[in-house]
Amino acid sequence: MTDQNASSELRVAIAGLGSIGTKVASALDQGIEGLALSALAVRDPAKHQAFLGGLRHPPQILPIDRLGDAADIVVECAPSSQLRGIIEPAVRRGKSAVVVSVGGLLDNYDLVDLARANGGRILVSTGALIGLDAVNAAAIGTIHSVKMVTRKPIDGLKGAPFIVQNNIDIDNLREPLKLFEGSARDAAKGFPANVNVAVALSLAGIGPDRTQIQVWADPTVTRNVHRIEVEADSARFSMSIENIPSENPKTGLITALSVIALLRKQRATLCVGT
Ligand SMILES: NC(=O)C1=CN([C@@H]2O[C@H](COP(=O)(O)OP(=O)(O)OC[C@H]3O[C@@H](n4cnc5c(N)ncnc54)[C@H](OP(=O)(O)O)[C@@H]3O)[C@@H](O)[C@H]2O)C=CC1
Ligand SMILES: O=C([O-])CC(=O)C(=O)O
Repeated sequence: MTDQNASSELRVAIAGLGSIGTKVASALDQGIEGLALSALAVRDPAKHQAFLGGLRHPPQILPIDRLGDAADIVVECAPSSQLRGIIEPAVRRGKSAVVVSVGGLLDNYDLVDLARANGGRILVSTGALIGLDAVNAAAIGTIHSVKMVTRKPIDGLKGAPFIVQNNIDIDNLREPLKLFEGSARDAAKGFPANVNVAVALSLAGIGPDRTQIQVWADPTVTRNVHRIEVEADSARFSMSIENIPSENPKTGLITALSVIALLRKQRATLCVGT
């Protein structure tokens, strides 16, 4: 339950109208108290004509590097290759930026310093994961280890650079195959569109070099499955989530909902969760 009390509206801009961006844009258009959809950036506006035409309050269409001109919060919902072009101009102007392509943040970590220097903020949504509140809390104390195992259907992994570069045939798998075991940092390089969750987990906890992840291609699952074990001086906890893929098989349906929940919190009078 979230109780909202707005004094003036926060303007929100979205970059990318894919499986996440369209749902966040629709939610804002339908009304999130205290927030207004002010601008969108799309690669090809013509492709999104039907969606844009269906919005009750059509926002401005701007290039990705201009979104910060028209918004207080810029929400990145694009491929990680576009992350810098979206986030840099926004935080340089002292705006807040919500990042979903969090894997891409590791190679662009200077953006955090840029945001700090200019009074901007970078907000990483929990996205397709679970329990970052507990990991954040445990990290105030000492976390000894964070281990994650990700299992995805074949369609959720196709085209990942690690698979292509190592010439691994996952199309004809009949049983689960462990593709990768290592740090969240290395996983993000090999699977930039598949393990954003591991990077978010690492940033909440003990960082991308100490967070360990296994990635499995699993023809026996239909959901993106993440299991996490955390060992800390305050608690030991296990978490798991089985995400129903969206129209983009790499992206769980819950990701867009997580971004909407994060946006709602920006103006909520009652905030629940860390
Ligand atoms: N943090 C998390 O837990 C999760 C993060 N993700 C990440 O979120 C990001 C978005 O995912 P998703 O919505 O499923 O991806 P989609 O592929 O469905 O959508 C991406 C959108 O970005 C648009 N785009 C591409 N280039 C540009 C550009 N130069 N300017 C403006 N728009 C552009 C695409 O345009 P067009 O429509 O023209 O192709 C498309 O609409 C991905 O990086 C994904 O890896 C995904 C799941 C979970
Ligand atoms: O982390 C990601 O990139 C996406 C993911 O695993 C999921 O949606 O379950």
